[in-house]
Amino acid sequence: MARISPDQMRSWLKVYFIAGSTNCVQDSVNVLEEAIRGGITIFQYREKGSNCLEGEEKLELGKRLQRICKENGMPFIVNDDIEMALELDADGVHIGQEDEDAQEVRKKIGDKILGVSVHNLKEAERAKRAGVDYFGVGPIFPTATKKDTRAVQGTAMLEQLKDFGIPMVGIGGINAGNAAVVMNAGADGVSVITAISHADDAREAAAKLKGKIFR
Ligand SMILES: Cc1ncsc1CCOP(=O)(O)O
Ligand SMILES: C=C1C=NC(C(F)(F)F)=NC1=N
Repeated sequence: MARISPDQMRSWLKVYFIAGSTNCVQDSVNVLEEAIRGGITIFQYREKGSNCLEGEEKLELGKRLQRICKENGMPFIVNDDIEMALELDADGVHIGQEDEDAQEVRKKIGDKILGVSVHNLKEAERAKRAGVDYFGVGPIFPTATKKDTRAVQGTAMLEQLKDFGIPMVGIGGINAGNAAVVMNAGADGVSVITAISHADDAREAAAKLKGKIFR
């Protein structure tokens, strides 16, 4: 398997749903199924926060969510947990700046998709040298989902990175009402947790977001 092309990565990044058991009011498996019907293009399993699953339970939920992605031809990305990503043979991983160094992770995962959270040009340069497939840029807007985010940065970082030539997705407080702002700043897509996972109708929420993505 070769590395994913930037164009293929950009098309996957359009509507990037991220969730774990702690983000979903209903069962995360059902939420994912509905979100896929609504038109998300890629999914990240992010099992974090207080009372998140661990060990076997975390792995089992990962397997269930991965199966749904596989059935729908959708990339399944694992957040942070490289070992679990390899055990599941996930399509890729997403790491933050506090996680293992991107260079090391690239060695471990081979040609799988590697996403890195970047907050400034220095982090972006470093990630680019490590062979990253996409940047996660944010938090664009205030968010209650992740307690320890860096400062809310608006679209400034997206504007600075749009000429980097690396596919990138905005994240943080994004919804159908502000997704166009993120796209206009140069993002290849939007990444959301709450906008879909807390929606009464996840399918409709995903569809509304999809309608705002014009690339
Ligand atoms: C994981 C993460 N990283 C930066 S903001 C954020 C949380 C995004 O969640 P929401 O879409 O609910 O604002
Ligand atoms: C902290 C994160 C920042 N960005 C992303 C993504 F949207 F995938 F790029 N995922 C994360 N878990």
